[in-house]
Amino acid sequence: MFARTADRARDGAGSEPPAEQGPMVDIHGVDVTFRTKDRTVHALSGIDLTIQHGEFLSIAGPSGCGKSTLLRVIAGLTATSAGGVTLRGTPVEGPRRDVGFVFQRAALLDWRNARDNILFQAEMRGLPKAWARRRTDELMEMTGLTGFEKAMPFELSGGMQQRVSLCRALLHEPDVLLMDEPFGALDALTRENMNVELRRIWEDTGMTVVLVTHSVAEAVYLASRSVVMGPRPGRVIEEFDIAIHGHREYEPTLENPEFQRVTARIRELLGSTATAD
Ligand SMILES: Nc1ncnc2c1ncn2[C@@H]1O[C@H](COP(=O)(O)OP(=O)(O)OP(=O)(O)O)[C@@H](O)[C@H]1O
Repeated sequence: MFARTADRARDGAGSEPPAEQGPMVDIHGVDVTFRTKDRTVHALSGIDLTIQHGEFLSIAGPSGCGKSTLLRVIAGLTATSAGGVTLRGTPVEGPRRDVGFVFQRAALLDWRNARDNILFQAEMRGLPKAWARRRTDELMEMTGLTGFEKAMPFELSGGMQQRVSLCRALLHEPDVLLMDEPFGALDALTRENMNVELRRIWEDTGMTVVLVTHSVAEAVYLASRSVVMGPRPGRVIEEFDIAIHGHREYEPTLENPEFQRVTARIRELLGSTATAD
């Protein structure tokens, strides 16, 4: 099993680098203002957020409050106007290779089969071929895709396409997995199944995940901590440690008083801007 392989590899290297002792992601005083020809948008204001190794953080907030922008800032895809981000102790100053990104649309290459879509990541990064093939097989097994290696994207359901996209994002063993509304285009039942799978994968691997979602139930079921952002300019208005420890069965978790308490409070905060689950 490849659980925590990245950590194991680092452990095997002997002494821990000092950055290992700090948080995985440290966001300090982040402000983002977009200036276009005809308007200025103040997207994020004074974001301070620390994400620990192995944490599953979910971010909810009204449409347009800057959730995607925040993920892009962590990945180094959007520059800050003030403040900054460190990832594993090093400042984010441009696109980072040590993150994995999953978007709402799987964006698979139509002319490549499932396995080759995942391996595309290895080709882009020049990773060793034999290693990448082994890792791809492990990931496909972990996400229940074994048997679909040769399937073309059009032969895969929406949920399966997102699994391929998840495998692609995890191929290079990123330190942080960033997910931007990854299940937003799926039907309700598939979305539930994907939630259960993602939670299991996180429980098995202990990876660090930051998930942006419009679904309050998803935000609370999946995460160990949830933050709620207010309307633009986006800022964190409240944070919740979700005290439901260990393995989370889906139905029992939804009936758990802690789940109900936190979801009720988040819905209250989001008011009418929340998407119905
Ligand atoms: N590259 C850009 N140039 C100009 N404005 C931008 C750019 N990217 C985002 N914005 C603006 O910044 C604000 C925040 O956008 P962002 O996509 O981060 O919000 P969001 O919370 O993810 O929204 P949603 O929930 O609807 O996906 C919006 O007003 C958006 O129009």
